[in-house]
Amino acid sequence: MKQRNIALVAHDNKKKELVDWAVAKAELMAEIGIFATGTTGRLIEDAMKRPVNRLLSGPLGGDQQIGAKIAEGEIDLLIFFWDPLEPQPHDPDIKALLRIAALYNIPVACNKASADYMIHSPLLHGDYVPDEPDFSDYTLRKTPIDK
Ligand SMILES: O=C(CO)COP(=O)(O)O
Repeated sequence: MKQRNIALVAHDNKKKELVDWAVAKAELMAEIGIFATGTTGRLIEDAMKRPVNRLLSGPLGGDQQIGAKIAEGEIDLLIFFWDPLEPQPHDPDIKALLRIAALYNIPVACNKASADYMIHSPLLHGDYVPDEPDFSDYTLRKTPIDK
């Protein structure tokens, strides 16, 4: 079975909630690779005592790196505890990450309840593979330069 990977990301006011959640669900994630933005990843690694693929910090491009991994087919689930009460300097990157997850048909959990549903899902632990989106209309579309 293909290696499953999840991405864990949290804004500062949500980091404790995500770290506590990840520790509580450690067993369910034992066989699953973890990617994370820089600061979230450091906290998760320390708390879970397991390796995490740490990318750049969110405001420095980490959200975009996670988005790129989604586009490359490396991420099966995005758990992103974004802060609904505080604007972020990199709001456009956050919107871009959520957009790319929607585009590539990746499940996204934005809070503990949805993360609980998804981490317990037999879809994540079995050999279910979601449909890959079909972009052929886009790659083959006619542009004004075509005759
Ligand atoms: O800002 C983030 C997500 O938008 C998270 O970045 P850090 O994990 O580096 O704090």
